[in-house]
Amino acid sequence: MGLDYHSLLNPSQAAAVMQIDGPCMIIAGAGSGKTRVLTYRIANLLEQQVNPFNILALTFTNKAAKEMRARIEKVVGPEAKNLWMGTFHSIFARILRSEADKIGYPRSFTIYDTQDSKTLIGQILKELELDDKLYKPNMVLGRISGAKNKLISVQQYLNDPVIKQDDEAALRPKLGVIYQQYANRCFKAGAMDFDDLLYQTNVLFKDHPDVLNKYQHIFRYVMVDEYQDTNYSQYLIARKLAAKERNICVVGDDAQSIYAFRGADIQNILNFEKDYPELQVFKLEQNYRSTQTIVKAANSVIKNNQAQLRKDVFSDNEEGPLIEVFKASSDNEEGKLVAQSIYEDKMNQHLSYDDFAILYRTNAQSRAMEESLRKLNIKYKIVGGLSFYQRKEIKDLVAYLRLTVNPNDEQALRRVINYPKRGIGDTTLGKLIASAEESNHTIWEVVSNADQFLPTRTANPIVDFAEKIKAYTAAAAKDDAFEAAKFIAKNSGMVEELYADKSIEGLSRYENIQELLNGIKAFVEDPEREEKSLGAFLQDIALVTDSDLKDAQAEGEQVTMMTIHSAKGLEFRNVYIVGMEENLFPSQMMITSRADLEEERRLFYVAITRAEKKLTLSYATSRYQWGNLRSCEKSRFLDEIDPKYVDFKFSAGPGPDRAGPGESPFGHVFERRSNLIPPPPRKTAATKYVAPADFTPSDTSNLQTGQRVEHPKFGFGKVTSLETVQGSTKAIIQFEEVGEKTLLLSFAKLRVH
Ligand SMILES: Nc1ncnc2c1ncn2[C@@H]1O[C@H](COP(=O)(O)OP(=O)(O)OP(=O)(O)O)[C@@H](O)[C@H]1O
Ligand SMILES: [Mg+2]
Repeated sequence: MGLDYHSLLNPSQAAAVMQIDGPCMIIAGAGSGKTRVLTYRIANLLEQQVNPFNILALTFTNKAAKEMRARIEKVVGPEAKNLWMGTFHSIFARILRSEADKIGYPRSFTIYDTQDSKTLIGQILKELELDDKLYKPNMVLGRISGAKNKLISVQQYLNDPVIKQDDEAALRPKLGVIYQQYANRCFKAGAMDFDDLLYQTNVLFKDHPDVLNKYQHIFRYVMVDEYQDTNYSQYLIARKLAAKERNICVVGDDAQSIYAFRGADIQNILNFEKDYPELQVFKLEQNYRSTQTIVKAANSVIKNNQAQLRKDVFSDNEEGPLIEVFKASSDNEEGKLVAQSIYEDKMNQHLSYDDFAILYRTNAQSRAMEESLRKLNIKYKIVGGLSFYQRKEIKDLVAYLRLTVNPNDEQALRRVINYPKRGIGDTTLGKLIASAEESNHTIWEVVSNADQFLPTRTANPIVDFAEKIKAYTAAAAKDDAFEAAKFIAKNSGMVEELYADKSIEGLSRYENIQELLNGIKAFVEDPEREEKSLGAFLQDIALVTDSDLKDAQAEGEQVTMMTIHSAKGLEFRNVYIVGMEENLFPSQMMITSRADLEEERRLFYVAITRAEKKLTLSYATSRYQWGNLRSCEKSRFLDEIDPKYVDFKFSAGPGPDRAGPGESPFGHVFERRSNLIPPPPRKTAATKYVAPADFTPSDTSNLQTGQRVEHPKFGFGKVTSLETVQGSTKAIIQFEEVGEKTLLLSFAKLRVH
């Protein structure tokens, strides 16, 4: 029994692991083994006969806790099951369950999710007759959450002159009253929201010293990973628990603090030093994760921040390849470049798709990436989020589009008949469904004739809804998919509804809608598409949605995609950071103050330092916005990387880089595709296909799957499937040079061989 820690750890790491009693802090750079030290530290405590029930380890995500537990289990065996290990929220929810009665809650208290909280705030606004445009539920919730995370009680909130002044200046003097009502209502309902899990734990420990005392004895050893991202409420909990035994060890990296916008407070690192004068500090300077190039590049970026604790990070690993930068002419081309690069690296270097991650700043960016990966049949998973077409707002808008094309689509109708809210309640909907069944009509037939059998007041909103859908159907008949969808998104009220929500999640939903329209625009502009109607678009994505589901269930290797925020603490062999453009990364909202810009730069530092062997950055010189093509400037962050470590060979080189003049709205940029596209993956011929001068199409009415065909543009290929929908036949053809294409036979000029 006994691990040889000195062979597994460097001397500073080993020292931090062997230190058992007293407070300790490790603030060190990315990849220097902080999480590894925590893991072995716990293993060592267990080997020293510390009871696992006496060890509390707090991680940033549940997944991180699971991984850490699994590693410890490998070393010490099933004992590891008894460790207290998890996020602050999960651990203290568990403790509150057994102590709830002391603070007046039932043990079976409910945990309200954000949606529950927003609904409750909406009700309170109604009762107080307050305008929900001024007091937007998300904003109100953000304010209440901010107060709770600073441990400001309702009474303090109501009595604090500074808060009062702030709220009055913001023309929202009733925020305090709403907070009061909200807290009362939650309490009466026996419910806690997410912030309560921490807030009420603090209340419990403050008002019940005996309870605090009990947990101080249970948690003889307290450890916190990602300490830089704790908020005040979490900081206090950790401090109180450790107050007696003073065995607390925190690890983190100030350069990776990326949750200030959620109340994380870097001050907690500085406070820690004050709280424990006897503190032992360990320095870790060697990065074990990444190549020298990656580590040096990351250092050159973060040094642009003024606010940082000084630390040196170096790597003894191989120097590794330079960081590549892809310049693409559009976001779709960016997706294509990334997907092809992944495909080639996997093939040439015999890697697994598990070795690759694509990181982006905003969720909406996943669409172009997902599409490109799918085209090359590359499986992927989205961590911490849903695949684009599974997101609620996308499903909502798609339901409108489906209803436009087919008003009898019952699922779509149910989904949006009262979204955005238009006063058609569940009872009314129930009646509609019942009468449709009785009279043997479709729900749509009943809906569009609602005035004939419902009282006017109930019928009116339903009739209005039916009129809207009819107008959409008319618009879709005369316009292309993009124009129709844009009209529907606006006219349905969805865009406005989402725009009104200024929370981070609200913004992300709004961006997703915009991105769906961008996708439809690209569909309409695609020269290879013959059919531009809304129906054709829906058919296209119906397949996507289906294959998404299959992907989600697929076992086996997958490329990981996620936002940079979700990537904290993780590592991947090859990493792609996409969308390196001004206003995207750094985000438009984060460039007005130095503090915000520095947080954004820390985010870039986190992203770079996820890569072990190879890092690739990419940007597009144009991107659609609401279907208009906008030129984009490359991110200032690209120029902050020491050029020694960057290979700009694919791009125009450092310096501002605008798309050329005359390239305004709608598509022209596609003509200036850069020649970056790496050679196509399934190439059999060494030279590119050129159609022979005597090319003549064949009659394809008897085309069979498996047949070899030739296309004047795509070259040779094999028919893999044929499908006839509404009289027109679609062929899926696997071309040797350009991969899979779906063609309508009535338009495609094919020569059958
Ligand atoms: N002494 C060591 N010997 C071998 N590998 C090591 C050593 N120290 C760390 N590593 C490895 O280096 C990688 C980075 O370690 P770890 O994830 O613990 O770093 P970290 O400081 O927590 O990084 P981050 O700041 O990104 O959370 C891991 O794969 C880890 O196993
Ligand atoms: Mg870590």
